[in-house]
Amino acid sequence: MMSVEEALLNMLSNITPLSVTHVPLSDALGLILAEEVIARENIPPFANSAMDGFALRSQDSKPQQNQPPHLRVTGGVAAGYIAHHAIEPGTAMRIMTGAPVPPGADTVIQVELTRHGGPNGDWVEILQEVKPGNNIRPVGEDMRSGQTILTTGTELGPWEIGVLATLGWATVPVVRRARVAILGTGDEIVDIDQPLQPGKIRNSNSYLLEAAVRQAGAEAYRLGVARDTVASLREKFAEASQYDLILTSGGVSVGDFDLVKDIMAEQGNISFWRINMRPGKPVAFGDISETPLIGLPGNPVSSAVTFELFARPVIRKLQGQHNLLKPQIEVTLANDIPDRAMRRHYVRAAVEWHAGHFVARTTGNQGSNIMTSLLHTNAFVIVPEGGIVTHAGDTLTALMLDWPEVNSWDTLDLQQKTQQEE
Ligand SMILES: Nc1nc2c(c(=O)[nH]1)N[C@H]1C(S)=C(S)[C@@H](COP(=O)(O)OP(=O)(O)OC[C@H]3O[C@@H](n4cnc5c(N)ncnc54)[C@H](O)[C@@H]3O)O[C@H]1N2
Ligand code: MOO
Repeated sequence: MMSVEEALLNMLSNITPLSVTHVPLSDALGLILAEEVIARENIPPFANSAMDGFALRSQDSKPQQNQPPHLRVTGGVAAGYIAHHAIEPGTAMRIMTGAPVPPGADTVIQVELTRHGGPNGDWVEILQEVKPGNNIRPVGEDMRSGQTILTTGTELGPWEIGVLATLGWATVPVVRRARVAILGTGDEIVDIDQPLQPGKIRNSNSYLLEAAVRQAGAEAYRLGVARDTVASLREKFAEASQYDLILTSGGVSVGDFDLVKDIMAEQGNISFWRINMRPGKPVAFGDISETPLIGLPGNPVSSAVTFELFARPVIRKLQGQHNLLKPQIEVTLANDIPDRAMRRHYVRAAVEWHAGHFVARTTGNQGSNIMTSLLHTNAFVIVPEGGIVTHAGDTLTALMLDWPEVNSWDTLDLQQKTQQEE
């Protein structure tokens, strides 16, 4: 059976990023920039005031015979407007934060450092000498025309989107969002708003996977449930092959009605089947008419866990991401893990920082049908292969599900090298 790393490497090496498209800036969150962003103008485009105060000539702020200079105020300039006239010697203008500095002025003094008055606010006393450039944000201080601001491959988060908006990029070139088909399988599955007849269960997997796909930044399409017949699976698979990725759940084990692999073999290819892990052993990977398909197991926890380990990085690679894998950290176990697994065990746990350590408390019964073992989970504690029993106080590795992905290809690359050398 394949190791988790071999399986991941096999999947990822079969995935190529999707095509480039232009999307409105407000739809670009989480996508990968497909071109360099070069500033086409200076930001700020004009010298402007950093404070509410008075614009003046710095030499007019020097005290005269120990008296604060008394200047005539010739008007005001608000943000969004430009001054009608220039600052002459011995004069000042009121200026608001963000307003363009009037010609002739080389400095701004904040209002708190002045005394001002007159029937129409027509005089100001400058209580502190100010240097040239004081409180002035020069042209191009932030970005200069021609400067490279964002490089190809950057993930667009709220801050990058803010920078692009500043530069007036109303649409952005990005690797397009993946369209992911989600297919349930099995005669026992009914939709969540249907009454439960004897022997039937609700289709929880499709809804869980839909949410997980969206959380991974892709578009999710639930295509319903294929019945346990070749005809039904053929029909659903043909529909699903129109998408960028197919996720099925169920029908990949060795039961009489586990037909997913048969249809994969008939309409495409099986790259591998079964991974040395628990939960989630029967994962199948391949393609249908060249659309990659990950056959997740039917057991709800198995499908949730294998989504995190395999489908999430695959979606990220499709969308041009470089950081594909969740970080792994050392944790101290808060409780024993009594069950002995020969396969590598991904144990659901809540990890918290406590008294200088990351402490992992597992979430109860770890059966692959126990949905509630997913609640409060923010990490998988990894119990290595070989039937190891672990105890409270032991140090183990945990995969942090609620931390951002990192570029942790190192271990996978090593595997690739050994495979090539063999
Ligand atoms: N003889 C063997 N039997 C099984 C083996 C094995 O190695 N030998 N492996 C077990 C393991 S491990 C797993 S995991 C499951 C996976 O089986 P399938 O992927 O074929 O899934 P199904 O048999 O279709 O269903 C399993 C289980 O999950 C429920 N299910 C299925 N779809 C949904 C859904 N959309 N929403 C909620 N629950 C779903 C289904 O009713 C079953 O209870 O096989 C073991 N068997
Ligand atoms: O691997 Mo199965 O996913 O143990 O239940």
